[in-house]
Order: sequence, then C-alpha cells, then structure tokens
Amino acid sequence: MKNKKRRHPLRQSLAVFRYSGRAINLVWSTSHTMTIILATLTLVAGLLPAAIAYIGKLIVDAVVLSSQVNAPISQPLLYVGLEAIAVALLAASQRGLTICQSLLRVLLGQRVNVLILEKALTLDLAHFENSEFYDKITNARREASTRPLSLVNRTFGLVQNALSLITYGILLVNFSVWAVIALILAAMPAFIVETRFAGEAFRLFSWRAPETRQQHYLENLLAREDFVTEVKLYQLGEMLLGRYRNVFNQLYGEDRDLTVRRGIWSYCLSLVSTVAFYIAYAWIVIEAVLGRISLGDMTMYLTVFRQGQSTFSNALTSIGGMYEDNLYLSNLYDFLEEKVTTPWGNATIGIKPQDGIRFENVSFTYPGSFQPALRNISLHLKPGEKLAIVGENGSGKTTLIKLLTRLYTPDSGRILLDGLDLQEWDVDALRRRIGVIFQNFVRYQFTVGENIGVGDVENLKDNRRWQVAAQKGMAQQFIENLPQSFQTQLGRWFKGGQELSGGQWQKIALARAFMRTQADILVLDEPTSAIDAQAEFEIFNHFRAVTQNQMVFLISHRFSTVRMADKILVIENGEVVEQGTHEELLADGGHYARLFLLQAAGYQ
Ligand SMILES: Nc1ncnc2c1ncn2[C@@H]1O[C@H](COP(=O)(O)OP(=O)(O)OP(=O)(O)O)[C@@H](O)[C@H]1O
Repeated sequence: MKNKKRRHPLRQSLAVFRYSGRAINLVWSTSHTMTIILATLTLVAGLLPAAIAYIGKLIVDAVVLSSQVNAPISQPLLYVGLEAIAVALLAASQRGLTICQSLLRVLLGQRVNVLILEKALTLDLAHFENSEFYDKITNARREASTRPLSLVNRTFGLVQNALSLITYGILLVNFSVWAVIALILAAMPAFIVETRFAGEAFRLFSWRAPETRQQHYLENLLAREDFVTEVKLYQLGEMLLGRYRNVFNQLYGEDRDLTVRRGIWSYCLSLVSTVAFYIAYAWIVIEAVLGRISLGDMTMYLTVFRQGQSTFSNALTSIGGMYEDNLYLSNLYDFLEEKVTTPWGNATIGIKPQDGIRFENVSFTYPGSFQPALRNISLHLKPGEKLAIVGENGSGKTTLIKLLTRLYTPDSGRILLDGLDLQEWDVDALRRRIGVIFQNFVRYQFTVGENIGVGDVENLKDNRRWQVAAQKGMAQQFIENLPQSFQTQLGRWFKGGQELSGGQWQKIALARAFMRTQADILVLDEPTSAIDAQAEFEIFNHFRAVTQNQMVFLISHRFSTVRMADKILVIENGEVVEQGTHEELLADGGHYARLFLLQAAGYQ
C-alpha cells in the first residue's frame, strides 16, 4: 500500500504530459497557417541569437586585427552591418511571434469554448444537478480557453530556447565541455523546484473548485438584476459580501503561501546558477588575460554565457509552466471526455398509434437520493385526453413530467408512447411531439416574438405563428400594447429591454408551448399560477378547443383549473392515491374531495 502511494504521484506527473500533443493538435486544427508561421518564426528566433554572438566575436577580432596590422576598416564595418541585419531580423521574428500568438489566442479561446458548449449540449440533466460535475465544468471553462495556447507558446518557446542553447553549446564546447556541463547542472535544481510547485498549484486549484464556485455564486447574487430586489429588501448585502470576503481571504491565504514559498525557493536555487556563471566568467577572463583565447572569443563567450544562462532558466521555467498547463488541460479533457449515455432509440412512429401514453409501474429515485420520488405509478392517457395531476409540494408531480419528457429514465417500470417504450424512441422525434412549460421556464432576453418562437425553433421567426400561439396563450392583448409589439426586446440585459410582470411572462411561456403545433402532447406544470383569475378563466374556457387533438398533462394547485380535466391523478409521497374524474373523486370523498372543498370554502 505504501509503495503504491509512493509511485502514484510520479505516474500522475508523467501522465499529465500526454495532453501536450493534444494541445498542439488543437492549435493545428484551429489554424494550419498560423501554426506554420509560428513554427517558422520560432526557428528563426531560436537560431539568430547565437549567430549574433558569433558576429560579435568576428567584429572584435576584426577590430583587433585592423588596429594591429593596419588592415582595412571595411571588414569590421561589414560585420557591424551584418549584425545590424541579424538584430533587425530577430526583432522582426519576435514581433511576428507576438502577433501570431495574439491572433491564435482569440481563435483558440473561441474554439475551446465552442467545444465546451457543444459538449454541454450532449449532457444529461443529471450532470448539471451534480455538484462535482459542476466543478468540472467550472474548471474547464475558467482556465482552459487560455491554457492550450499557453501550452503551445511554451512548447514553441522551449524549442526556440533549445535551438539557441544547442547553438550556444556548439560555440562554447570549443572553450570547454566542462563549462557546458556546469551550466546545465547549475540550472537543474530550479527546474525540479519549478515542476514541484506547478503540481502543488494545480492541486490547490482542483481542490478549491467548490469555493471558487461559491464565490461566483455570491458575486451573482450581489450583482444580478434577478436577485437584487430580494437582496435589498431582506438587507442581505452585508452578509453576502462578508461571505464573499471570507471565501476570498481563505483562497488568498493559500495563494499567498504558495507564491511566497515558490518565490523564495526559486530565488535560492537561481543563486546556484549565478555562482556557476560567475566562476565561468572568471575562468574566461583568466584565459583571455593569459592570451589563450582572443579578445573576440572572450566577448563571444561572455555573451554566450550570459545569454545561455538566462535562456536555460527560461527553458526550465517553460517546462515548469508546461507541466502546469498540462495539468489544467487534463481538467478540460476530463470534462470533454465525460461519459454521456448515447440514446439508442431510433423509432419515429409507434406500433399502436392510437394508444397514447401509458405508465406501467414506474418508480424513480433521483441520483444521490435515498427516498424514491415516484413509486409504482401506472396510468393511461388516450390521444386527446386531458390529465390533471394534483398533490402536495414535493409529492412527485414534476418528477413524473421529467420522466415523461425523458429528462430522466425510470429505475423500474416502463413509459410507453403509442405502444413503444420511450427509450426506443428517437429523442428528437419524441421531443418534437411534446410542448412543455415548466414552473421555472426560461425568460429569454430576446424579443417577444422570439420568446414565443423558441417553442418551435424551425419556425423561430414566423410572425404569423407567433400571433396564433399568443392568442392561444392569452398573450396577444398585452403584447399589442408593448412599444414595438412582437419586436419588443424583453428583459433588462440589453439596450431598450422591457421587463414584464410575472403573469405576463407566464402568458408568453404558455404561448411558447402552443407554438409547437406539431406536438400532440402538451405538458403544463403550473402554467397559470401567476395569471389573474379573469385571464385564467378565459384560457381554460377555450382550452379544450385549442388543445382538441392534444393529450394534456396539467399540474396545478388550482382546482378550478383541475376540474376541467378528463382524468385527475392524486399523488402523495410519490404514489398514486386516487384516480378518476372530478365528479368521481368528489363522490369518493377522499383526499381530493377534502382539498377541493377546502379551496372552495376559501372563495366563499
Ligand atoms: N433534482 C432533484 N434531485 C434530487 N431530488 C429531487 C430533485 N428534484 C426533486 N427532488 C425531490 O423529489 C421529490 C419530488 O419532487 P417534485 O419536484 O417532483 O415535486 P412536486 O410534486 O412537483 O412539488 P411542487 O408542487 O412543489 O412543485 C421531492 O422530495 C424533492 O425533494
């Protein structure tokens, strides 16, 4: 066990390097041209410094020669010109690299974000309700759009440094192989420390994802318009800000410790290479004084030594950084490779088209929950029939709808549509048949028309359909009174946006469900809870006419609405306790009758 523990970190550190290749691939597939330019410029920028150092030696030697033997001055001047050209080229290649990197950063950021969002589209609802998974997506989104480029930059930077070092090495080997070895050894400790701290920084980053998420959440609570009213009226501001500060202080404390330790260690170890450098410096000076090397050689070696040392430590920092980028990238790929259950069904029509919907002994427990949310639910709804589901808060009504819409899969039992298990249906074909409004429907910051149009994305912009749907949802009248009617921008996020009342939003959501004219299953989860009594009365007065051919699943706490259904299902603690028509259930004098009379009494 002990052994296993000891091996584990090493294996882990090596494993993270596998992402380098993938990051480079990502950049390559983002832009071939840009990657090629980047590589070429890296090559040029890597080779030129040694060439410049060598030209420097030629200049000094030529100057010494000219002054001693009265040789023509044109030779050293020629070298000066050559060096000027080389320096100009180096500057050009470095500038080119910066331009390339800036452009790639934008392209790559977009590419990775699109990858993340595409992946998010394939995930199940359960993924989003799982906090660990949420950490993964937060981590992936927060850093990963900048990390692939950083990794590639560092890789290319490393190649550039390596090229410079090799060429410096070639120049320096003439002086002494030992000097080269000393240079390498002296910079080694810095590398080891760099990698160690990079690993630690990553672990810190992974561990504290929940805190970071909490901080983002608090930020949202404090700064988003949806929350501001309640935060102000309950005077939550100070308390929330206090929590925000606490999380920050805790994170900052960890950051500060790591940064300080990293800084101190790096400084101490860089002293080792500085000492090595100055010993070599002295050695070169002695050799020059003793006349064993020319003045030109001395100038070149000193340049090579000075630049070689900083290039080497740059290279090591790049490796340390690459290690860190790799670790961060492993997060991205963790997320992108998250397993999704690919739906296998492909049926687009049922085997008994007139059978409607059946629940057969359906039970379901939410992942991570101990109590079943639904137990042995059985029901049958024929085409065109309307079913109302009644029950206390938390009794399982919405869960039943989530199973029907295939957001979740039953643990046991079956749900059949037209005689076929929902699992056998092609998800798109199935969802095309369902129009739904959930309690927490989305208030899109789009125009009114688009807010309705999203109910049928193929006809998103169809003005005529908007009008029909709005009429069915009783939204027509207030929409016509808006400044730009269906073209009015909704919400406060964008310029000129108009905010609606809760009931008006609900009418929009209702219209959205009616937009789905192809759908023969309409699911309404408390569709009129915020709508005034008069409008509700009118909606349900023509409800039968507008949903004539549709099966309706209606969840409501208002019995005036519920009573219009053909069948009523009463659920308690996830189980069906009563089932029948309004009249039957009243006659039974059970739970439904009691609740109905209670509500009726309230209106008297
Ligand atoms: N995503 C979830 N994960 C775990 N448990 C959940 C989840 N959603 C609901 N539950 C639990 O399942 C049970 C049924 O919830 P459900 O939302 O179906 O109730 P409901 O009848 O629609 O209630 P309400 O009338 O308040 O809307 C509740 O005990 C609830 O705590």
